[in-house]
Amino acid sequence: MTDLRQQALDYHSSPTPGKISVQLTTAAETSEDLSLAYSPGVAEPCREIAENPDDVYKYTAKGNTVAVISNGTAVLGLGNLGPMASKPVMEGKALLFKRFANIDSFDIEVKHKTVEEFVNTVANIADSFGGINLEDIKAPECFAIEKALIERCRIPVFHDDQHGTAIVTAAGLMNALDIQGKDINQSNIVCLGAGAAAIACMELLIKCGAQREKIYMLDSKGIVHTRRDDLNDYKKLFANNTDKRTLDDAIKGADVFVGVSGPNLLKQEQVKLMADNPVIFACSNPDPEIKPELALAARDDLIMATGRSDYPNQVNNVLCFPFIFRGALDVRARTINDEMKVAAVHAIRTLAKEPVPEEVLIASGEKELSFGKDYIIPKPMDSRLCGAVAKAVAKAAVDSGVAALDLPANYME
Ligand SMILES: NC(=O)C1=CN([C@@H]2O[C@H](COP(=O)(O)OP(=O)(O)OC[C@H]3O[C@@H](n4cnc5c(N)ncnc54)[C@H](OP(=O)(O)O)[C@@H]3O)[C@@H](O)[C@H]2O)C=CC1
Ligand SMILES: CC(=O)C(=O)O
Ligand SMILES: [Mg+2]
Repeated sequence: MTDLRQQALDYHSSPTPGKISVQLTTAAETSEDLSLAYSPGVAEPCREIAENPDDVYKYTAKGNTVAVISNGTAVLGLGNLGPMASKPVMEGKALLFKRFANIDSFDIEVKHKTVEEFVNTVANIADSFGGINLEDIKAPECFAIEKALIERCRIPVFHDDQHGTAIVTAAGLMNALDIQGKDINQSNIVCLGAGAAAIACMELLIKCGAQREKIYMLDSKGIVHTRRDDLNDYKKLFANNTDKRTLDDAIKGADVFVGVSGPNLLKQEQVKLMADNPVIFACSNPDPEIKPELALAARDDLIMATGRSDYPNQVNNVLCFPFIFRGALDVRARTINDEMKVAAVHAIRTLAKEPVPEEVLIASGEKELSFGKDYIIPKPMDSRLCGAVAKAVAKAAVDSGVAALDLPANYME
């Protein structure tokens, strides 16, 4: 553990502080270059864009740039660490955008007092970018923030912790339930956490066939039920008319546990109470709701996933956000709608059933990977993800009428 801590600190501090930098895409060596890049030449694209605003996509980097924006109120599962302490995560998201989908990003950490102040700050700079990826903003403010920004911005605004997480969770869970021989619409689902990720995950699972009344959601005070008078409007949608009050009550006979709450909250004794052949997604980062070695020691008929890269079955929004934005940017979608999200779910889950290329085995340090209990979802390093997910998303955007451009030729094959 100490080793990982020091390695991680060294990784972030050298060879230069941080994980990203800006690179030039054009020549800037000679006076002639500078007279094109800057004064006087730069005036020409300025005039064109003033005349025809859409030309900003032709003459600037806007169309391939996403802003990763946070206020640091729910940094992974570490809590409200504030904007500056969220910066390594936001630079990390920028790294992932570039590495996996060749999208340039700027991370922006916003200090604010009110939701309105945050929304105004982001809305006022939004036109500089092709899309906005909101990150690590706690519930319930995240819901109002995303809604207001979607209304005010002409580019896709996507709260990754809600929808990226939900898409990957749905893809992984449907595959896991298939392997366990269970049907999502008959499954009893326990969701530990009732925040950004939890609400969005459960809403998308319902769109994929789960039954709302078979979902038991818990927050820090226990089961979300109809007799509580402290629920916000988002939790109320999951309030069960039940006498169950605790995780112990809910977990008995459950087919699925989805943890999007905090570290070490699920005990081995509780794992033992689940139905035969259960599925546990302990997605809290960096420390899951239960360590895989503890859950698997409690019983051997389960499928286990975490949000981490160092265990099998990484259920993490990295499998979604680079690719959903790739698809959205490539057809200049004005929003990311449900059709695009569902298309991403199916593209991700389908890829897990394909043979795994050698390069992915090498990058994962595995000898063999094939669809099954320890491989329910593709690895982030699988370069086929970009093509498969972005294409499905772009096609869904075009088909659902939110794209300004036709499907690019390379998506037609
Ligand atoms: N693997 C992945 O891809 C992702 C994982 N996550 C993880 O999900 C977690 C939540 O993130 P997010 O939804 O953005 O954060 P939010 O702050 O929006 O939500 C946190 C939720 O966890 C609940 N919670 C906290 N402590 C407990 C507890 N002891 N028992 C039950 N519930 C508890 C809170 O309850 P209350 O409402 O009462 O405050 C709240 O509902 C984090 O650990 C994060 O790392 C998030 C996104 C992606
Ligand atoms: C993965 C991620 O976005 C989170 O844990 O917040
Ligand atoms: Mg996050």
